[in-house]
Amino acid sequence: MGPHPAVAAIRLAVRRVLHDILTEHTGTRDASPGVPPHERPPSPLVLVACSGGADSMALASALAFEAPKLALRAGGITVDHGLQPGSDLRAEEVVLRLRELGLDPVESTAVTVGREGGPEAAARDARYAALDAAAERHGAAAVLLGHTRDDQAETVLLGLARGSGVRSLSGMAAVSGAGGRYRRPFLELDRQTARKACMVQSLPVWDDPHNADPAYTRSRLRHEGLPALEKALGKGVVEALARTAQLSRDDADALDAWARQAEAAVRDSAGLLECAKLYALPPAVRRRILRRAAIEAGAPAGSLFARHIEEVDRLITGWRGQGAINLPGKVVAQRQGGRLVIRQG
Ligand SMILES: Nc1ncnc2c1ncn2[C@@H]1O[C@H](COP(=O)(O)OP(=O)(O)OP(=O)(O)O)[C@@H](O)[C@H]1O
Repeated sequence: MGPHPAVAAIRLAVRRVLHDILTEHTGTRDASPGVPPHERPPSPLVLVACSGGADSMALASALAFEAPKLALRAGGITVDHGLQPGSDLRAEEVVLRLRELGLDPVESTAVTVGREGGPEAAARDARYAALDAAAERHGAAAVLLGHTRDDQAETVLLGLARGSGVRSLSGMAAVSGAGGRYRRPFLELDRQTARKACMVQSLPVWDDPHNADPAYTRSRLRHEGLPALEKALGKGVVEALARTAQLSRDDADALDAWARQAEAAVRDSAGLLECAKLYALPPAVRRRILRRAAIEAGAPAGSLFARHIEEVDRLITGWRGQGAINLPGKVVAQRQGGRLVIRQG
């Protein structure tokens, strides 16, 4: 008898990603057939980022099962955010569970969570910095994250509510980070399947109280927003939102590529942006060029909002002699003699 369908599903999702990692790794490596086995470089290491929650425990179990079959090494990292009393003990427990699965190396790493951008963003920044450092330290080929289709749906809704365009609707990428380090094998899998896979494998899971805390936007969305949407629109909402993410990502990538090409054509011989040529472009392409120009001039990407770009855009499309526009990072945009000048003032 084969494994339970939920276990089969999580393993298949992980196997696919491991295949990709292996292909990329061996594709760039000299096979060195003449080198004796003990002198060959060790096989690639894949780490799982595990909170001890159902999604990442399921991921860890599937990695532990699939990696040896492909002669890959598999390890695990858990990050102790230090946000609750006893979080260090819990992290040690996760370490034990990962070791029990047969993962090696396994470690817990403690971080200090700052305040910038709110509690969720600060914890995320600290977590990714720790995961990056762990990946570097161990020379890992990839780090697996347990985001599911449900997480993706929530991310799309959060982007929609921000009102900042098709890029923010594109959710999380299956591959991201430096050199494509982060992989999300469960992006097309629902949270219930991951939880079920843990249950049937008798894997203990830890439910983060933050996930149920209504003080957090994502938690409210998970427990109130999405259920209300499902009630109003039907059960397929999560799937449809995840599909929206993929379609939006493709659209956003295409528009970014178009903007990169168009940019060269709208600059004069001195490299300044020509307003008449910008005017002739579709708004989606033009706004991308303006955004890139502002970032290049020193505006921090995270503080540059749609309303800033719209204001700069009005120098092109609604010109009535208005003055300079102040942007984050002390960047100033102004129109001078048919040219748009964006620089740090
Ligand atoms: N403390 C942590 N240590 C290591 N990895 C983490 C930690 N917290 C989150 N992650 C990684 O980020 C992914 C997404 O985490 P997030 O908290 O957004 O989702 P989740 O649905 O609560 O996931 P899980 O059920 O695995 O905790 C996790 O699946 C895991 O891979």
